[in-house]
Amino acid sequence: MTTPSQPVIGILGGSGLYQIDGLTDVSWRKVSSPFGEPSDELCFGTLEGQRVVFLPRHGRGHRISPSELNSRANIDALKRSGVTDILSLSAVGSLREDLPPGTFVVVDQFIDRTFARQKSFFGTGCVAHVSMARPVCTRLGDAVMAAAEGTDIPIHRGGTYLVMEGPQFSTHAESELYRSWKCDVIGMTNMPEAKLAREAEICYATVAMVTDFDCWHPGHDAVTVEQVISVLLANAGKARALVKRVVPLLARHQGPCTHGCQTCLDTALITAPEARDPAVLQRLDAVAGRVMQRGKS
Ligand SMILES: CSC[C@H]1O[C@H](OP(=O)(O)O)[C@H](O)[C@@H]1O
Ligand SMILES: Nc1ncnc2[nH]cnc12
Repeated sequence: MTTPSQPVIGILGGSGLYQIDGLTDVSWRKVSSPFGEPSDELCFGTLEGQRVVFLPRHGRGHRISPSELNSRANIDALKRSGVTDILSLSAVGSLREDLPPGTFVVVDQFIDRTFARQKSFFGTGCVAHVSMARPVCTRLGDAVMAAAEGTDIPIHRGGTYLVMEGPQFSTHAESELYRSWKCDVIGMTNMPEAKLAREAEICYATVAMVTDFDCWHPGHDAVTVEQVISVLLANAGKARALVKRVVPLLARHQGPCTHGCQTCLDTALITAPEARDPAVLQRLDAVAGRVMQRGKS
């Protein structure tokens, strides 16, 4: 039985990952959010004896385009479901020769080039500024690396994920620009997702699974969905095996994350309590409930 001090693991499945193998006691349930509709019902289940909540990021059947993902609703719904740690699984293009298709990269930085998305739970009525200096949780990343040990998954720790708006793949000039910025992989989904997970005080880490060399590589000149999907199917099998191994490791974590992910709102709210808009506060009940309760008694 999971106690409140144990992690509850949320899995955001990306392209090709619309279900998780080996889940028992499965129930797909609609979780309502004041931020709108999550991508799909959430899948509650048990994996290796641990509570897990799975959400296919693009919805079952891959219905939702990256720019139209309601990441606020997705993260809020996971928070409402008790999730403390999110493992994001994502298909990416590689910007480096030594990260070929099939490689898994546990990224540690992002460059956010998206421009058509709602990026914060906060705003007028309750303003907050969280730190994104270290956007992923080291404790979660450590668990992923440990889980990959002894498997045949080629896994690389560290790397910068460039998040583009999409849905079109990049131009050759853009791809070269991102390479000149020393970015390692490219995708369309992990921002603002990582920012929102931080605001919701949920640990977040990404396993970025390389499907292609984007378009910079002299070996081929364009990325196609067909090409991405063929690699993605092989990657998805390995990702499922990795998830099965990582969940019991995460479950051993006791108490809140010591890297500060789960307490970041302690120092982030700037709007004076008396100036906060009650309607705005109401919809922050799950995301910021922990800090809103303070000073009330
Ligand atoms: C099908 S390739 C493009 C698509 O895949 C990635 O999504 P996800 O991170 O959910 O796996 C990429 O960002 C694009 O949305
Ligand atoms: N080359 C690429 N660019 C953006 N997103 C991707 N997802 C998978 N491959 C990608």
